[in-house]
Amino acid sequence: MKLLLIRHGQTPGNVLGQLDTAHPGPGLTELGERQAEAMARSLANEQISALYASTLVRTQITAAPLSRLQNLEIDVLEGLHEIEAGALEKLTDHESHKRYMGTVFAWAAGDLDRRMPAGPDGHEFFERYDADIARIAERASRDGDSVVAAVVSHGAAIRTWTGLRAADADADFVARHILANTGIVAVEGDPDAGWKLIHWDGSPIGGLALADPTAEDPMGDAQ
Ligand SMILES: O=C(O)[C@H](O)COP(=O)(O)O
Repeated sequence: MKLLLIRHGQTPGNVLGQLDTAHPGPGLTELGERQAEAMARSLANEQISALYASTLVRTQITAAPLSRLQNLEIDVLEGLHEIEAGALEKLTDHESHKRYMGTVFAWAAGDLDRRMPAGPDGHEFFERYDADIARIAERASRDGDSVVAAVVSHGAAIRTWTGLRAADADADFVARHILANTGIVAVEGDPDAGWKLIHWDGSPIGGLALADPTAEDPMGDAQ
């Protein structure tokens, strides 16, 4: 199967560069709404059979235009939400960004014992994210090998999961590759055979007119 891991559209927190991971979280900015519409139009030629979002509302709002265009229900899964920032929540300074990204990229390198300050360790993150990816793959397997599922999730979660789980991507690769709002990472495979990275489009899908170079968003930074 093919998994399209899509980062949600821009939020007010992304503009400010906040580590913003709590529930229910903010909605989208006006640019974020346009990014979501453009994402749906850009995927018009993909035969998507299932659409998933996280429990944070920004992913559900981002998925809405694609849901309308391809007549797909949005299935909200518990484990797809952003990696909790713990004591770094809502902080915007460079040191806090570095601590957050340093922790999640250590997980992508396999150091799952590292803990976010007053937050989860890598085992906890991978347990919940893997469980939902397995659920998505299980449902897809009933529909055949060529199934495409779209998953609207989050910058750190997508980069970290891909860095550890996809062949052809590692911690160094995901640290060097940005994932802007509505950037897409495509992987192919299944939980048993493993996942292969087939495409990394770190810019907003639908064109650079939908990028915001002035936003402080840490996901727009390579390490
Ligand atoms: O790292 C971040 O930018 C915040 O934690 C939130 O990530 P998100 O905007 O992809 O949800």
